[in-house]
Amino acid sequence: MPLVAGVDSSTQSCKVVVRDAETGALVRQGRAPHPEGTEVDPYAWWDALLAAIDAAGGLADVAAVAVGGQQHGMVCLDEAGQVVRPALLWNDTRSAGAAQDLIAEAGGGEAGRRFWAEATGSVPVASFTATKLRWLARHEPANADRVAAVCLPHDWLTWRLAGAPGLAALRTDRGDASGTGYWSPRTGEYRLDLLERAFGRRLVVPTVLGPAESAGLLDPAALAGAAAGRALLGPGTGDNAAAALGVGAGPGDVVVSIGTSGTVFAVADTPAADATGAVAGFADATGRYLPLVCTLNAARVLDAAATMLGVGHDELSELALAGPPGADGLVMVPYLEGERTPDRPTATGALHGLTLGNATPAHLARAAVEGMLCALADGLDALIAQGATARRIILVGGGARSAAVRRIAPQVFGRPVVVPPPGEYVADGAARQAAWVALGGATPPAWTIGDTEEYAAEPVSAVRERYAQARDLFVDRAGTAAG
Ligand SMILES: Nc1ncnc2c1ncn2[C@@H]1O[C@H](COP(=O)(O)OP(=O)(O)O)[C@@H](O)[C@H]1O
Ligand SMILES: O=C(CO)[C@@H](O)[C@H](O)COP(=O)(O)O
Repeated sequence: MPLVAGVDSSTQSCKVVVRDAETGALVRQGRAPHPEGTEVDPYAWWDALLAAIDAAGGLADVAAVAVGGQQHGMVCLDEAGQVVRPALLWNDTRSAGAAQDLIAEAGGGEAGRRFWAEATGSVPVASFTATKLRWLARHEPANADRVAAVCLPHDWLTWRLAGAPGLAALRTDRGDASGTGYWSPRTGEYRLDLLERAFGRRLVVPTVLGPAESAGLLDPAALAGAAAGRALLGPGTGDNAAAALGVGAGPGDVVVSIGTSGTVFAVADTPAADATGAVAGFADATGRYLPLVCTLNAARVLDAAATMLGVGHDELSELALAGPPGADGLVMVPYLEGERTPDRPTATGALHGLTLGNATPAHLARAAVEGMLCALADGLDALIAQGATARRIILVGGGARSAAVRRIAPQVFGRPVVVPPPGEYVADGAARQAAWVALGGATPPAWTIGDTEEYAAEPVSAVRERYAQARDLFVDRAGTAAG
């Protein structure tokens, strides 16, 4: 019974699962928290990975390891392989102006957006690595001068697990490369001309591996005493592509992940190129594509509502379910971190429709859950407009642990949702990739995810209609009326 390990180095924490490579059965697991903030020293991820590996009982007996990670984060390395500055994460919006500039320089407006969508599958937003490189070049020229290579969080962790053997050994995969803004899912090639356009010069970038190609061997000495052998390293991938692998998403499935980000994505046979920018045309971890809509505000909207009400998650859920559908007209626009889809990087959240009648904890809890879900439902519409088929909606991520989310989602999405057993599907997808690398074969091993629960409810169209009235009404961070 060979064992494999999968890692999810996501925004808020690092999770490690150890599973049986052939059956997928869970053997053991561990986790460790990540620091707060949208700018993080990559060594904090490394420390969390070591702690999570330790909590998972070490890696001495595993045949292969793969790392899934938060997408897009800019990790800059100097000639010696040292980190130049803290990584800017996918949810850091300081490069929003750089995104606008890159679109303007490509012809501006519709033409500029189309250029980028056709070249890289996606229209630049502050999340993408290319815009962060532009920001660095403009705002920190001394740091920019020291940069020799750029990679993503999962690339860097995989490289560290291999013992950090020089910049030429950096490896990535199609899924994560597709979120950089300088790699084309359509051609499978880097667009180093676009990296140069963003940053001013070319940099070393990781070699892009195929879905089951090995990134080398784990270096036990790199693990600072944690138990490990010479396991194979998988290519790893971005966390959404890993989640798709973890839940076994296939044609007709749309996955909705409610983590720090809210994501809505499907596995597709052809690449997307949405010039509106709503759908990012990523690649997946199996050789196919992963059209995806991402919001900056998902599980943390629930965290914030719970904090405002002075309750925990279970009570927030009970309150939301006690409130009426539509919260008697109370609407939360959930742009607490600015927003990416729609593109509102400087927006703040808002409550609209407040009356004496709906000024209750239950109404506020309901409005928070509904507002967060309405933003994702808008994403689902955008994905379907790009040709995705939603025969089944699979709900995952920390927010799916909320009973209110599970029960209100079908009302807002207008379709039933399927919820797999609570689990770490990003880490599981990485483990499944590791098993694919260890066992070989044309497709990943056939693992099952256990009994799913289906939640169905009558659609309540008034919730989305009311949200549509409110979603453009907000003030930005500087306090200027914007809608
Ligand atoms: N029962 C729950 N109800 C609502 N939110 C929850 C619940 N359990 C966890 N969360 C939230 O889920 C988030 C973590 O989800 P996760 O998918 O692990 O995020 P990420 O992958 O972005 O780090 C946290 O914001 C946490 O507070
Ligand atoms: O930016 C995106 C997708 O494009 C995010 O989905 C990040 O990949 C972070 O994921 P979580 O930590 O929220 O899972």
